[in-house]
Amino acid sequence: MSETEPNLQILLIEDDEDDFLITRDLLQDAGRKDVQLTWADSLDDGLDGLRSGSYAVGLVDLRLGPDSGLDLIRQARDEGLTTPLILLTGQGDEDLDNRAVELGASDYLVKGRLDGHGLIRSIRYAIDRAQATEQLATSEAHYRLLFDTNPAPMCLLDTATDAITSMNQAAQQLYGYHADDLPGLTLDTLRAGTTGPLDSEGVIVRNGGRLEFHLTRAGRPLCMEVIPREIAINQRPHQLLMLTDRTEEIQSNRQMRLLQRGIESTSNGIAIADALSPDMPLIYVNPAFERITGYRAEEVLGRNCRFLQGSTSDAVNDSALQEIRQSIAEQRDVAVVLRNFRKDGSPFWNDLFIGPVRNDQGRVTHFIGVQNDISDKKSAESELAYNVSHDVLTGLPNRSLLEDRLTQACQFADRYGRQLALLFIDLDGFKLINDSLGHRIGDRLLVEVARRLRQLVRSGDTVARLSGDEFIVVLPDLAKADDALLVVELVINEIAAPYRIDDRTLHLTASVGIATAGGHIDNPIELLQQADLAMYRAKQMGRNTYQWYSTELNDEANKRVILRNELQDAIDNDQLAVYYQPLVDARTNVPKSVEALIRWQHPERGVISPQDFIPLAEETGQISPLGRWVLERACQDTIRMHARGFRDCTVSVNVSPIQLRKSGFVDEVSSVLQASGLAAEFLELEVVESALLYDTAVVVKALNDLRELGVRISIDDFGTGFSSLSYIKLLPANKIKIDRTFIKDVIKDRSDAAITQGVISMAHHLGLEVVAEGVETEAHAAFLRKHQCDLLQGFAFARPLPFDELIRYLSEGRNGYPGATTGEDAPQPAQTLLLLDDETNILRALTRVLRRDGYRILSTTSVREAFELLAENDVQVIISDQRMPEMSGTEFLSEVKAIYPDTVRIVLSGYTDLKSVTEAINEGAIYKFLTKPWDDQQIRNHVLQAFQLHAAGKG
Ligand SMILES: Nc1nc2c(ncn2[C@@H]2O[C@@H]3COP(=O)(O)O[C@H]4[C@@H](O)[C@H](n5cnc6c(=O)[nH]c(N)nc65)O[C@@H]4COP(=O)(O)O[C@H]3[C@H]2O)c(=O)[nH]1
Repeated sequence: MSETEPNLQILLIEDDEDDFLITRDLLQDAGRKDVQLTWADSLDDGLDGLRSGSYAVGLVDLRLGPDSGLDLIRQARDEGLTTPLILLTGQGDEDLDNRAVELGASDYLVKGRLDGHGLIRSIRYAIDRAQATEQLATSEAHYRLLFDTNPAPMCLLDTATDAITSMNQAAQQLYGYHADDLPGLTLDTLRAGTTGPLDSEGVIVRNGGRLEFHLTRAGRPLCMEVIPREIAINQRPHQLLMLTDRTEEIQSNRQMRLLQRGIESTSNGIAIADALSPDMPLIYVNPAFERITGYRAEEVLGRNCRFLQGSTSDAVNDSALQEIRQSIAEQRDVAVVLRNFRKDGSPFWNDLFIGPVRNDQGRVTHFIGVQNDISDKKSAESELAYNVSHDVLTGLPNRSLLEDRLTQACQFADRYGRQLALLFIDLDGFKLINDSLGHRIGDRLLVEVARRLRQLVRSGDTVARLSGDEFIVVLPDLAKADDALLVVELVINEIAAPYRIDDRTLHLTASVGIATAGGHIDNPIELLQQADLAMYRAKQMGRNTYQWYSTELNDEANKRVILRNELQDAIDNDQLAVYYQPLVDARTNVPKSVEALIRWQHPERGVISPQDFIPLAEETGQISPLGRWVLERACQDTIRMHARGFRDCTVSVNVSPIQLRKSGFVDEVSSVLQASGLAAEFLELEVVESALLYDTAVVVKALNDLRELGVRISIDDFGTGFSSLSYIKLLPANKIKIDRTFIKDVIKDRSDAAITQGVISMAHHLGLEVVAEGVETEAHAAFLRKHQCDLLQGFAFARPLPFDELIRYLSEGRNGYPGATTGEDAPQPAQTLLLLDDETNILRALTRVLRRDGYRILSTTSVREAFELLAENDVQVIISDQRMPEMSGTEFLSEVKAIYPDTVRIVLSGYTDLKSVTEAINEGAIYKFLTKPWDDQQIRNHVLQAFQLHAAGKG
């Protein structure tokens, strides 16, 4: 021990003073002057001394009076007094040694064997050991503290036994175990029998760690990250297990992954935008978004999603976008349907929900958009809605939408003081095309008509298709009603332009009815009815034209409605009668047959023409009972007629196309014939050629069946239909009736004359008889006779007569019929000259000069009469004045040339109009042009030459 060492305080606890002195001497002998020995002679004093903490070491005698030094050692240790204590005894005893050390003594010395140096060394060792022990204890306490109070759960595992030897407080708290539970606790207890690591579920496990499934004492499942560290304690291998509870993380990861899988597999497009970055870029889009929009995620992430909006704007989209902007600004949910565009530019209907996503502080950090492509649904919906309001074929508004538009148009016109016009357009001849060429062609025509009409009108106007071939145009914004005409004319012209369908060129025309309105209109639909009436009138006026609506038209329509009702009464109340008009043999004027014509004796309005009520009866279907009634009556009357002696006379009855098309008509005719007893050969049915226009096959079959029955068929009104020549081939007819419209001017109109002659010639070639109806004058009859017409019908012979009058007429005729003088055998002078001049003195002078040469001279001052004379006589040479009030001589002779090409024609003119003369000559209309005043001899020579020319066949 050196001089510099601190003073060594030793407490000797000894009940014997001698031993104290001995011990002091021993210490002095060892030369330690720095040692200070203090004596305590009892257990209590000794403990007090130790408690004072002033001593580096305590020497404790085994015997302390009544107490034992061992008790003191125990008590000191129990009190936590750490001063090293050395037990002093009188004798060596191994058991006592052990007990003392067990109790916490540092050493054991036997009093009699001690020397100073040995004592000092022992004291030194004791002090050093105590210090080391204290240091160790301190260090262990520190580590224990670190272990125990560490917030990270940990436990110590004896690797050999798997026993958990320590568990810190955090672990105890987590697992619900207490230090007392440790004995017997193993890692398997914590694992609750499960083995193997857990799926990491996206959680990143620290290096050297693993995830295990554990259970708390109460059975709560835990996902623990376990990181073992190999250590040795007292040379025994141990593992320090560092435990981290990752249950929540795994659960939330699991939830997140589930959510993500859900988001990725949903058919709804999902996009998430970052609300905190400028311009809110997209930070996530799911695969459905990519599928719907056609954009890949990498193309859109980082962009604002307005790229879906396209460049066009429309009202629906604009209001949806406005709603979105507003809800984003107000940070609230919004659901809209808007039109977006895919990457390829195609539009789709997006049923879009946008909702804000808030963080824990309630701040909006993201917006999530859920989109649903509802294009299919939308298009099905809109198709449905569209089909409800539009005509499927043409895409035009249908009647119901038209009515809406019309109402709006009326309001518009009323509000802005404009005129409104409604055009009712009906296609002429469409049915014919549709029936003959098929619906497919018909449909294409309608589509084309719709297209043309749409092109004609302005954006505020409406074009609609009402039904079949009826179209409507509404013009709501006209300055004056007449402006409608501009459109009407365009419509008529456009529709009349040829249609090219496949390799056919087709033609259509339109009849247009116009109704207009200004000011307030109570019932806009009335306009439609008015325009319809006007259109009907346009049709009557010959089609391809237009007609304005007027109140007269309305009156007429009302009249038609009344008439329709009255017609029923007429059928029921026997107001109908059948009249008969004879048809005479053209050569003999002998009646060959009669035509049955219905008459309506109206109690107030007198006789009503069939032309006024037959079409009505056809419209209403009343034609069937009416037709049957006429047929029955005609057959019965013919039997009666035969009974009166007119046995050869046949009867012809008009049959409406509607009757013909009805199934059972042939049977009806057959049963009527049977009931009346009239042989079929005496019945002729008159069929208008237009009967063949629709349902041609049905009609032709009915006619053939009628022919089979023995009934004769006559084609009525021939020439007025559409394509007479092609139909005539189909018709199993016996007879053709030339319509009276051709006969009316047949003697003076070159076209009518040509048609009449053509029809006669054609009919004869086909082996058919020809009747001309509407023969009103002898000139008509003569002309027709001259051109070999077989039968004549008309006022020139007889008007339609009631049965009794007919019988009278027929009876009178037995003694010679009127007009029968010009039979085939009547002598005709060889040379007949016709003179035409509006001055009678010229006629007289000429007659005087030319009579000398023996000609039969016919003269007249009127062109009309000249035509009649030409029709009634065989004229070879004609001399006509040039200047006449009705027409010029060259015009007259041009007509004559067309009708009577064999004649030789001379103009005798007081003046020379070079142009008309050269024209007439060039056309070959005149043979000579002579001037007034004439030289008698010269004119006689010219006329002579003209007759010679005719005789030579060069007229
Ligand atoms: N201007 C003029 N007219 C003449 C002359 N001779 C005869 N007529 C008229 O010409 C029409 C001839 O009949 P339609 O062409 O078959 O034309 C008939 C026929 O199509 C139809 N009709 C008449 N009776 C019946 C019937 O019982 N059934 C059917 N379905 N239609 C009938 O009504 C049309 C008109 O009959 P109606 O008024 O009786 O008129 C008759 C007749 O009175 C003449 O020299 N000059």
